Amino acid sequence: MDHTAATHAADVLIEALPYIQRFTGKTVVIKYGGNAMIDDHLKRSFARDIVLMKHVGINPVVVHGGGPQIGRLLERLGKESRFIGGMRVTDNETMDVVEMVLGGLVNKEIVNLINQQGGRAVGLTGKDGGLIRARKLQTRASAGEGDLGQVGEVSSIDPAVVHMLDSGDFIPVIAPIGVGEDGAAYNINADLVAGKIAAILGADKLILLTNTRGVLGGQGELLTSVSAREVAAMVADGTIHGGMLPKIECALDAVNSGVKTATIMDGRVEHAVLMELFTDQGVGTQIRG
Ligand SMILES: Nc1ncnc2c1ncn2[C@@H]1O[C@H](COP(=O)(O)OP(=O)(O)O)[C@@H](O)[C@H]1O
Ligand SMILES: CC(=O)N[C@@H](CCC(=O)OP(=O)(O)O)C(=O)O
Repeated sequence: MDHTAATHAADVLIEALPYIQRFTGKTVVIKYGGNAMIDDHLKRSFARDIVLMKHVGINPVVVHGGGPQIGRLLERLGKESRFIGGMRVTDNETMDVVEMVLGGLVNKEIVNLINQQGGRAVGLTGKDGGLIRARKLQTRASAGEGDLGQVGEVSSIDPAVVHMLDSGDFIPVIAPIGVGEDGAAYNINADLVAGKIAAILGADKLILLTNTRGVLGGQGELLTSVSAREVAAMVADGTIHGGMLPKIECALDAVNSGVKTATIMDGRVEHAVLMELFTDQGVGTQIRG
């Protein structure tokens, strides 16, 4: 490194100092969307960012999705994916695939990536330690919505296992599978799980990584900040639709439940999480309650 580059590196570290001081000891929940898991380079870089956070004293908790990965396996098995309001219609056979892909492939890939970068990650589904209790998500038949099958919503979270991992300096990596009273598995949208986990942990930040720059307005422009009222209008006129619906709903829920900030941002950009945490440049869309 020449002298100028070294000075620049030092400046970057100094710029990060107040942020590191602010976030040390705090919990940050990062939702890692399936659409942000694009290539090996980006995945490794995400894992490194998580390890760095842990090393500067933040407690990162990763909640991941894997919608596209589920879709690809279903396609290979000759099953079509169908969504209602951003939720996958989940029959029993689909539920098995969801559990295999999320709890198996995707969860262990992220755990492994973090561990390869020097972190100590432990993978969980909502079944482990009774972490996520779920009940069937009811659709609105009156609005012409069909039955979603084994899709669940969170009925309660028992964070004991997450606290135990944090206290041992492990990084929890959570797949959004819930368990019903009868022991049945439920497929829960990962955004909703991330929001509830952030709320119960009293997280400082909820970061939702996806495949858009943030929430886009009617002209395709990036909105740097949106309020609950603006969101309601954009949902009503269709500007916010599909997969953005559960995302924005969970972000609003989280800030209304005491999470200080919720940000929807582009996980396809390298080091998006670090830029959000440690620099003066805000990225993505901040959700205000
Ligand atoms: N107003 C909006 N701004 C940005 N994205 C939107 C908006 N409305 C709908 N979307 C859609 O939401 C998608 C993100 O949700 P989703 O596909 O479920 O991502 P993830 O897998 O990261 O959870 C975007 O790719 C986009 O197609
Ligand atoms: C009910 C429901 O839709 N569950 C999602 C769970 C995975 C997920 O949320 O993945 P992303 O975050 O990558 O979209 C699904 O089956 O696709």
